[in-house]
Amino acid sequence: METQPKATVPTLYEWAGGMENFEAWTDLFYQRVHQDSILEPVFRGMAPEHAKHVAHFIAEVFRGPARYSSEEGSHYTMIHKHLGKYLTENQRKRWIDLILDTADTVGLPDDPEFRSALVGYLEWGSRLAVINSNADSVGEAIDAPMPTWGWGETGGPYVP
Ligand code: HEM
Repeated sequence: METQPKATVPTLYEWAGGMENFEAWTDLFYQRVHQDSILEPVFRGMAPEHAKHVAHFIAEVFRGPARYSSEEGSHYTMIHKHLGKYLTENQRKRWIDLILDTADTVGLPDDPEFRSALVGYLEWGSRLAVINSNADSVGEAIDAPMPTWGWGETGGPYVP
């Protein structure tokens, strides 16, 4: 009897269509941020490479190439960039609304499974960003690994 090869499950990075799509998404998102009354003051002084760095960071978390951590930063430096920004829940909510709206505009996959994983990650990451922005030091080791995200869930209760 012939056996069928096991189908491999694509990563979120592959499902989203690769790096080009992550970059198109964050490029447009940060253009919109600069026209948004709530977010513009938060990102007024942002580095020109910020949009690309966020694309590379999320792509790596979604099991794409390790571009952010090999060339641009680390999990530690990402957290460090949020320290002392004192982000509010209102700013976080607007960030989420706008980044998800931009996902629609650039045509990221809109199937229920992908969007559930995407929203789950953005909710998780943005809430941590707010928590870190109100801290004065990074509560992670300098060599802490990058997080990874798949089709499943967070893996357990929040540990403060
Ligand atoms: C999943 C959620 C998030 C991810 C993955 C993320 C990712 C990042 C990364 C990778 C950087 C560093 C960029 C670099 O190395 O140049 C950064 C910086 C920053 N993030 Fe976030 N972030 C998230 C949520 C947020 C939210 C919700 C806000 C505000 C509402 C925010 C505000 C900022 C600011 C102000 C900086 C510093 C920008 C600069 O000075 O260049 N982030 N973020």
